Amino acid sequence: MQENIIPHDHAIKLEDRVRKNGYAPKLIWFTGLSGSGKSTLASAFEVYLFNQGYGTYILDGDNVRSGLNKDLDFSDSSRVENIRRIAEVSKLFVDAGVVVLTAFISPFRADRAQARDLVGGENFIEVFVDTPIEVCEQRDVKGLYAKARAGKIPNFTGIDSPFETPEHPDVHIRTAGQSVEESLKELIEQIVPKLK
Ligand SMILES: Nc1ncnc2c1ncn2[C@@H]1O[C@H](COP(=O)(O)OS(=O)(=O)O)[C@@H](OP(=O)(O)O)[C@H]1O
Ligand SMILES: Nc1ncnc2c1ncn2[C@@H]1O[C@H](COP(=O)(O)OP(=O)(O)O)[C@@H](O)[C@H]1O
Repeated sequence: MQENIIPHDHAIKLEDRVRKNGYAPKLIWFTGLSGSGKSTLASAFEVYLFNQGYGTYILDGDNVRSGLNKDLDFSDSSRVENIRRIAEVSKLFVDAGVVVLTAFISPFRADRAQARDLVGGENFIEVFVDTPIEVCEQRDVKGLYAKARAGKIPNFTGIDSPFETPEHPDVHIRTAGQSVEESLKELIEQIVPKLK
């Protein structure tokens, strides 16, 4: 705790929000290479949850790296800070009773573990969007792999910057050879029971 910072004990607690909403907020943390399917699956899953009546919010590169984190680049230290801030923001959303879906590469195990610790293990669901780099590169949704191979993007994850594979993800989605609908079905089956 920082010196002279004394948090106020507000009257409405998380348990009050849970009772009112009728579901448990969670942080659903998608991790995987660029092009693995994080945004596609987080978005499809959010639509499903939203239509089922859950309060949801997605944090992803576009809405975070262009605003809150626009001072950060793709050096290791910036990626660490990126994930630290996202975990802190997610914690606030979870405390507000929202089901949060994050879609960041989040390449380092220690940072994902820190996010888990911050919101509490019971509130954190790590989803490994497991797609071989060859498949991501073939998809090349944004043309970034071609640029990285051409030496135009330094420190590109999977090429000259590491991705530390999750060892014990809560949910493991293998997207190669699987349709978005099939992957979504797996997410629904494995995660929705945890929100009850
Ligand atoms: N050097 C480098 N390495 C990886 N990715 C890069 C890089 N430069 C730009 N991009 C684009 O930024 C998106 C990844 O941002 P993240 O905030 O998710 O990255 S990280 O978690 O901090 O590692 C990533 O988006 P996704 O494709 O959605 O993963 C890329 O579009
Ligand atoms: N089973 C699947 N799950 C998710 N995406 C898939 C799947 N099969 C093919 N794709 C395609 O792969 C691409 C993934 O891109 P995107 O969601 O932007 O990845 P990321 O957010 O991880 O960078 C999309 O074009 C999507 O349609």
